[in-house]
Amino acid sequence: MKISKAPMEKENQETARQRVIVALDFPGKEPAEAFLERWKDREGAKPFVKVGMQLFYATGPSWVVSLKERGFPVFLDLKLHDIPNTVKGAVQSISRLGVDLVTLHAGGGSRMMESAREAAEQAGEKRPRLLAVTQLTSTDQRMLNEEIGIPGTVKESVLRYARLAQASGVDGVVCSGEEAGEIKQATSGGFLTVTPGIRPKGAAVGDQKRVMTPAQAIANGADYLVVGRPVTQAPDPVSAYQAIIQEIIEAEVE
Ligand SMILES: O=C(O)c1cc(=O)[nH]c(=O)n1[C@@H]1O[C@H](COP(=O)(O)O)[C@@H](O)[C@H]1O
Repeated sequence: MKISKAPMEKENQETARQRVIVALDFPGKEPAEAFLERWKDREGAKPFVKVGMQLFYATGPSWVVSLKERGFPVFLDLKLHDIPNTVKGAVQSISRLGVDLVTLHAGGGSRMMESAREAAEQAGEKRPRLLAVTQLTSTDQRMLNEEIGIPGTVKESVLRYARLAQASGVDGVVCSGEEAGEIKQATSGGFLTVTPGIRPKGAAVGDQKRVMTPAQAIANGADYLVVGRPVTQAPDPVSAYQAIIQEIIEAEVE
């Protein structure tokens, strides 16, 4: 009997697809909508999208809600960093939007992260998962030690933040692919690792410092990959996105 591999391939595609988050770093609603239009004919397979500061400040919360209403999983990346009471209020407001992931800076400390967690929990089952940003992927060793004045290696700093974040009750961290594996070892219970700084072979690195290919990040334990310019600026964004999914599937097979 001939066994069809098709359903299995579809499942792999779907699982890999859910792990790629496209950063919609556009100046406003029109270019963002034009970009999303490219996925219109793809059997309802909506990409996981990230709305960051540039787009959020241009469009506001109602457009984010409209993305959710249209079925896009949404990562709202506003990198909250303030006193505990203010961050608590911000997470209460954000939780009403029904988004899936939200960022705050681990550097805000445990009390700030605990306050964010309390606020997210008030939203009940539909609460967003909270991600603590560790060291930005645009930070390198020299910048950490000489500019910001934090001693030790980037990895040590990232691991310290990850442990603090888990102890404070958030759901995961944003880190580079380079640190994802050690964070998985240092934390427990499916603590999430979300990795920007993803560059397929040959892609321009730009302002990123700690970069990995999609395959490297997946092999190193990343749960989600955040990809912006290598997809948004590609001549054919859907093909560039699809190539990343294919690379993930192949990395998982190896
Ligand atoms: O929190 C983030 O998403 C984030 C954290 C970090 O350390 N580095 C980082 O690049 N990001 C975001 O990830 C995206 C990366 O975009 P590209 O460099 O264009 O792929 C941008 O939207 C950044 O704001």
